[in-house]
Amino acid sequence: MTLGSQDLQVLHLNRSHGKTFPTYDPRTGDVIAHVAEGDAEDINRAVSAARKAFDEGPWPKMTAYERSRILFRFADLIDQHTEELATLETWDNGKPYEQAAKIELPMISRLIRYYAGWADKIHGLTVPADSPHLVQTIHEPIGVAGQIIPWNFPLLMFGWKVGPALACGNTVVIKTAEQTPLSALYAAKLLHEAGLPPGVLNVVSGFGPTAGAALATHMQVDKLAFTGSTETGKIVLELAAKSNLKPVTLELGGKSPFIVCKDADVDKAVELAHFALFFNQGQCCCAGSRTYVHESVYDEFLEKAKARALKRSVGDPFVAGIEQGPQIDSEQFEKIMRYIRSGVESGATLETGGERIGDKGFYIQPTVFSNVKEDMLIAKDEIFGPVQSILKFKDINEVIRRANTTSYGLAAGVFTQDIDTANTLTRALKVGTVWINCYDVFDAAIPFGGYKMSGQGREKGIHCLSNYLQVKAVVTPLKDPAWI
Ligand SMILES: NC(=O)c1ccc[n+]([C@@H]2O[C@H](COP(=O)([O-])OP(=O)(O)OC[C@H]3O[C@@H](n4cnc5c(N)ncnc54)[C@H](O)[C@@H]3O)[C@@H](O)[C@H]2O)c1
Repeated sequence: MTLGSQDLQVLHLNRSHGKTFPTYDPRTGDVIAHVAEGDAEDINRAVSAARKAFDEGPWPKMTAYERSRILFRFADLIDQHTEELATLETWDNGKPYEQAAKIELPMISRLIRYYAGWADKIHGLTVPADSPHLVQTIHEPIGVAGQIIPWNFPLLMFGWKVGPALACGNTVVIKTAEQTPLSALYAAKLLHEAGLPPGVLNVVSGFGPTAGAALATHMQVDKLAFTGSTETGKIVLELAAKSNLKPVTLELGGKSPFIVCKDADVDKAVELAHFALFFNQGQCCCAGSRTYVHESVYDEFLEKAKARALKRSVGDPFVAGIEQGPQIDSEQFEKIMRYIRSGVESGATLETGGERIGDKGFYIQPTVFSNVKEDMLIAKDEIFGPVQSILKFKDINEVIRRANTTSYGLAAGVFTQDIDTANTLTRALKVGTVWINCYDVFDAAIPFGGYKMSGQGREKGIHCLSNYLQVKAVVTPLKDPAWI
């Protein structure tokens, strides 16, 4: 299908200063559209609209069942418009269309239904008291939720953020990433078609230091949810603390270990380690970016991992069967190429890849390094690209220590057929998710988040609801109670 200029008209609405910014096609570097650039004044307007919708509008006052029905309708509309949404996502981000349409869009509608299901099941407790008092807890929406999202999964991050916030009865101002403003605008249109009242959801396209910082600093924003780099996470946390102390949840970067034990099925481990790193052009916060392999299977693993990388199909993400599209933009492309050069200079062995593909767009060869050591930059930093680093280990205690030697703690993969080894590693690894003999399983009900500098709080699942709720204790004296 094709989207015409009439579909993009919405991009020109609601900007205060008439400024626009271009969004680019990562396949070519060509401009797709000029998008209204929201700045601090637009954030003010959006927050006012969200504030009014929360304080005076029908959204927090309607029954939770009515809210859930709007979210269920939204999920149905996502399914009906998968083609348009996936097209925008691939066009703006460069990810394979099949991945967007067949994996990500169904995950988003599933997640919206999951939280729609929660909307009318959020309730408080009757609490035992030490004195003749009736003590109850009431769960109330927090108010206006400010949300800031990255470019690697623009729609999925939109869903993870707005789904739970709306299900709990909040209103939202969400700032999308400047690299990928398109798909969230289309999704917002569908949410309004589903019956969302005006002012409840406000999407602002714009840049971090202007629109993003204005949202983090805003005195009328009651909660901030941020997904992005650890560096920016520190900035927004500080802005929130310096303004109105709004609570902040952070989903940040990672350098996740993927551990292949001596008893692993090597063929399966190779395939999963490949997927864990190369999925989404390597642009995943939880990418398995340190592949630890036991010395007894190391040579076999390495040979097969290299062969798998050489087989990876790279090209136009709209073409069926393509596994890897271009990186998001020239900045990320240059950063990844710098890391590849640093890997070579620091003495790691470049097994395959390492070069640009073509002279247009931001394509990089699937790259595999062996003989990687922990003190090399490629083993320490989040590269966020198609670069696999393979490290050798001898025993379990050693790999636990090495895997935990990082300031990140988002996820880990463990590949073993021994239940005791799996249990030992599961408890020892300081990470928010351990995938055993699998990777990147993202059900809506599974909580996701980081230890250490990978973040604060959890998204998805039941745990995310508390990010968007206040708990109020209500205490009433009881006169002549039969019991306390
Ligand atoms: N843990 C997770 O769930 C998760 C998921 C996806 C991505 N990520 C992380 O996101 C990063 C990649 O995304 P990115 O490059 O877009 O990250 P980024 O930190 O550069 O940008 C993320 C968002 O923050 C905004 N921003 C930038 N500077 C800001 C400022 N001063 N004030 C307020 N907002 C600001 C950006 O405009 C964007 O919307 C990686 O580190 C990745 O690991 C984490």
